[in-house]
Amino acid sequence: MINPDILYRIAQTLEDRKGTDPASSYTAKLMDKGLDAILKKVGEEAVETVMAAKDGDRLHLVYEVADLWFHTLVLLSHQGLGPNDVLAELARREGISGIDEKNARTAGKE
Ligand SMILES: N=c1c2ncn([C@@H]3O[C@H](COP(=O)(O)OP(=O)(O)OP(=O)(O)O)[C@@H](O)[C@H]3O)c2ncn1[C@@H]1O[C@H](COP(=O)(O)O)[C@@H](O)[C@H]1O
Repeated sequence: MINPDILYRIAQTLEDRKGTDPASSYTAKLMDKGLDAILKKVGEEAVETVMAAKDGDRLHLVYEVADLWFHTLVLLSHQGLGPNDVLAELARREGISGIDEKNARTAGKE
C-alpha cells in the first residue's frame, strides 16, 4: 500500500506554490489564474473520469482519477482547506450509521 501521506506532501507543495512565479510551474500558473480556472479543470477532469470509466479502461481510469484528485487538492488549497478537512469528514461519517446519518442530514431542516 502506498502511504496516504502523499496527499499531505502534495498539499504542502501546493502551499509552497502560492504566490510564486506563474511561469515556474503548471500549478503556480493555475493558482495564479484563480478560482474559475481551477473549477474548470475540476469539471474537465470529472468528465474525463466518467468517460474513462465508461470505456472500461482501468489504467486510463486511474490516470484520470489521479488528475481529478490533484485538481481537487488545488481547489481545497485555494479555499484555505486541505486533505485533512476531507479525511476528517470521512472519518466523522464512518462513525455515523444508518438512521443517525439520516437524522444528521435532516437536522435543523424541520
Ligand atoms: N500531481 C500532480 C499533477 N497531476 C496532474 N497534473 C497536471 O495537470 C494537468 C492535467 O491537465 P490536462 O490533462 O488537461 O493537461 P494540460 O493540457 O497540461 O492542461 P491545460 O493546460 O489544458 O489546462 C497536466 O499538466 C498535469 O501535469 C499535475 N501537476 C502536478 N502534480 C503534483 O504537484 C507537484 C507540483 O507541481 P508543479 O508545481 O506543477 O511542478 C508535482 O510535483 C506533483 O506532485
